[in-house]
Amino acid sequence: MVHDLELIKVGKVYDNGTPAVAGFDLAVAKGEFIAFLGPSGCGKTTTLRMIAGFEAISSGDMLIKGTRINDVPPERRPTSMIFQNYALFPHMTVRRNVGYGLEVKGLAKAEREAKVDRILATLGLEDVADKRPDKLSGGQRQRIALARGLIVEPDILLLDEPLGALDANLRKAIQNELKLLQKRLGVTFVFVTHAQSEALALSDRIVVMNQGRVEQISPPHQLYTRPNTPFVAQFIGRNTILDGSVGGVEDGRAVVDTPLGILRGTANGALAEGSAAKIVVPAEAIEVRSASEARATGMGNAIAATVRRLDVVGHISHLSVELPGGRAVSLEAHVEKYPPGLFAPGGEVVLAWNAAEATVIPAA
Ligand SMILES: Nc1ncnc2c1ncn2[C@@H]1O[C@H](COP(=O)(O)OP(=O)(O)OP(=O)(O)O)[C@@H](O)[C@H]1O
Repeated sequence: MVHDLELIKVGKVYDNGTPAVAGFDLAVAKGEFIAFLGPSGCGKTTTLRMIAGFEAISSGDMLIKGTRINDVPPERRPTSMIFQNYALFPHMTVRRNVGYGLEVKGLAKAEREAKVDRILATLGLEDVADKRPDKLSGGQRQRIALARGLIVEPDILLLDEPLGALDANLRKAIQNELKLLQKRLGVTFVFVTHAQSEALALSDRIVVMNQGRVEQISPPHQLYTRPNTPFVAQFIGRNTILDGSVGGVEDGRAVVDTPLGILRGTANGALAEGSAAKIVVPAEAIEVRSASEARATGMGNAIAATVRRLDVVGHISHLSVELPGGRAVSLEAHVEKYPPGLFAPGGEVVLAWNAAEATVIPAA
């Protein structure tokens, strides 16, 4: 299968010696929505700019539809890029902004106008076609930028934090629009964000980056439930991560010997007996029981904890407990599950989970 986009061991060292990206491997199928997610400075934008051709790659190969593009200039790549600030021309009408790329390409006026009309209709911008972007809302400006990127019919649309300038409510609405539009058009999207919820909501697959390296490439649900590395476990979701050593692995289940007892989870990665490991327990997987109930049922995979606080906000109870050694664990559930008065501060409880829902990974 020929991929729309392939990065093979792509690396970037800036002229001043800053290493920004190393050994980046990725293969993107046509029509996929890919997000680059990671903390500030991890190399997301650099990678996007290398795909666009604005930044030369220092090592490795980049292919679009099977053709090596390392030395192809940006204007000859089948890509469009949308910037966080949209980079719209304030003195031009929406129509002219959107058609500008075709004007530069020298397309005849009639053909250009027809394409502009079509894309304005696709994005619901007909009514503002003759206005100037600075007279429009953030959401409308965002759509103009999208129209301008899509009108040149790129194979791959590159989006650098495209929703970053919008307020939270609008962001949510535009997220949905963007996802629907992308699926309808079938264009491959590569999207940079440092907002976890955005990446989880939009993408077919997420590339988690850390210090210039790829930590994990997975569909959102898998990334959330089966982290491959300690960084991902800590960066995605709300996990309690406990250190220990591998006691053994059987049928995909790992036993971990921790200072808090013997704990079990689903094995993920090379876990040699006796090697250092981490058991990652998502907040959603944790059941809180009273200490006596846990003793009575002989529950396995459980750790003792002390209640610190229980706060009820609307329908949600926020329970804060402390593990032996002082580590805090925050849990949330519907108020029916943790009703006020059930867990008094200072009370002894037990945190338990199904081994299937916890993940055991190598410590490094
Ligand atoms: N033009 C440049 N010259 C030198 N170093 C640069 C340049 N641009 C970025 N860097 C460095 O490269 C590394 C990766 O930066 P990059 O902007 O790709 O990260 P990012 O993940 O997109 O961060 P952010 O979320 O803050 O935009 C950082 O250490 C950054 O300081």
